[in-house]
Amino acid sequence: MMRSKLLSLVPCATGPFRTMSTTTKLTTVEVNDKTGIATLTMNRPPVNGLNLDLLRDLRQSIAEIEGNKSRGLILTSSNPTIFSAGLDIMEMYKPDKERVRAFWTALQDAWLALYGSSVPTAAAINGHSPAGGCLLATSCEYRVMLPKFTIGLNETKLGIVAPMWFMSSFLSVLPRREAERALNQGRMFTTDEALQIGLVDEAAGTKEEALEKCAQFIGTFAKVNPIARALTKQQFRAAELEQLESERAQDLEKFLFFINQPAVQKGLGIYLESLKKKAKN
Ligand SMILES: CCCC/C=C\CC(=O)SCCNC(=O)CCNC(=O)[C@H](O)C(C)(C)COP(=O)(O)OP(=O)(O)OC[C@H]1O[C@@H](n2cnc3c(N)ncnc32)[C@H](O)[C@@H]1OP(=O)(O)O
Repeated sequence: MMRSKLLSLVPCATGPFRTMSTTTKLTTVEVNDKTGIATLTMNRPPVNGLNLDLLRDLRQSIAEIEGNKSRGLILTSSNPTIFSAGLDIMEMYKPDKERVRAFWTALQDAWLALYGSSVPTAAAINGHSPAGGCLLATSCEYRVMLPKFTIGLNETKLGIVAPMWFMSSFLSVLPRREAERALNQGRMFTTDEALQIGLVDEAAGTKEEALEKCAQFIGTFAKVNPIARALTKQQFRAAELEQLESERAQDLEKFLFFINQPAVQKGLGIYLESLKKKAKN
């Protein structure tokens, strides 16, 4: 994919920083050359639904951030009210056989890249973050969320089942008892509830403040040996990463079998219809 590179001067909370910016259609990477922190922005209207292209873009951008020796990665959204609506249901509803395989493989790749990223990661959750959106946020090491939005793994409410690696991300943030109950209930948490339970680390009044708090978190590693930090993170996350790496073919087949069940297709169709009806009203 062609990428346009540009150098621009952008205003920032503490002064004008020269920022290296890389844009694709669906994601933007901006590296602040004073802090060395990269902001990865999802930009797929209307709701940052995670389709094949956005997932591939995300993975490519994460690789680029690791390659350009950024000091950290902040994941956010260009949409003022939606971080990500999760997986694009259109990829799973009456799916094309080849595309749906590529889609799930791209999701596995994006998760492996983000959860296993060697750089410190933080999510500035500037909007609703259901299901796959919550997966991305909980794959990061730190979360700052704006008020009056919701976050959670609501899969059971859609009649679908989150795979084990979705649960792993959730479990890396919440105690098992809380995680199990929330997943079984398909519970969406408000910002206040998420803060209380520890699903997010901080709340912020504005997106700028959220980005600043994420940058401060990444700054806490400034005096830590980067190799020791990266290897420590890797060891903490190795079991979950290795599990998906070693079982990704079975995971794909399991997903395909499940998603092609008539009852699951029917449920997705009804859910999509309800979303469309709601959007019209
Ligand atoms: C075995 C499988 C395991 C799979 C694991 C994970 C599954 C997932 O991630 S499934 C996705 C779960 N996501 C959701 O349940 C969120 C659904 N969306 C919403 O709740 C709201 O859209 C949201 C709060 C995000 C935003 O609300 P609004 O700002 O009011 O927007 P609209 O609801 O009006 O939506 C605009 C437009 O987008 C379409 N839409 C929304 N979400 C999705 C989605 N996830 N996939 C596909 N399309 C989506 C919605 O239908 C509207 O479409 P139009 O009517 O054509 O404008």
